Amino acid sequence: MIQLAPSILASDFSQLGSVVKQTAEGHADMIHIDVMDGQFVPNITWGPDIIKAIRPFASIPFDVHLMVDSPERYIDNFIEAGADIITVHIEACTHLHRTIQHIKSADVKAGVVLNPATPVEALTSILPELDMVLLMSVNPGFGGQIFIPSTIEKLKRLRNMVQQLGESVDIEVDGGVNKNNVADIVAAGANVIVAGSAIYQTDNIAESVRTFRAFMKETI
Ligand SMILES: O=C(CO)[C@H](O)[C@H](O)COP(=O)(O)O
Repeated sequence: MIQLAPSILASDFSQLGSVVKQTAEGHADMIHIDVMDGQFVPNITWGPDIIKAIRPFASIPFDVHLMVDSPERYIDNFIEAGADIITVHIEACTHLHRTIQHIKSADVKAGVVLNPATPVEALTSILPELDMVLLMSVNPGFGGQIFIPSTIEKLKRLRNMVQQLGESVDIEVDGGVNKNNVADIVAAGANVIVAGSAIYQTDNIAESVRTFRAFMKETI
């Protein structure tokens, strides 16, 4: 089952509650929420208080991607805010295993994110602990960028590693995903698709989510 996780980074920030509600009405599988700290990435978005404020607008999972240095400092805050999945960057964590255990100990799904220049082989020791791996297909920090083609080879290698492991680990891709490349991304091994600009450049969010999901169903 391929899942769609619309990234509200591309939405109208003045209407976040309504954006989340409409995204769920379009039958998105989860909401992808990008947290940026202005340190790990050169941009700042929102923190746990905003996530807590928009949590009541939908019951589908909140997939919280922490683009934050030393994210272990804030794990409890994001759990308390209502995160269902928390992903942390391998490049931002000194004690990655401890951080993953911390997230899982609260019955929240845990994942690791890799920047485009980080090889999937860096996951070898931590992969059995994970619910999800997120491969960035753009350099993190901004929406609306172009998909980096070398992600396809990384996806194939990662799908192979997960198969060898024999465990169920979701493989999510984020950045520059649209109707032109989503079939290739899924064929290479992704089963959770993040899309921002391809979903939210519209007045009718629910319809846009439905259309993107239907497109994935027809073409994949
Ligand atoms: O994490 C991100 C950027 O750091 C965004 O989620 C990602 O870029 C999705 O936006 P778009 O589909 O517009 O590329």
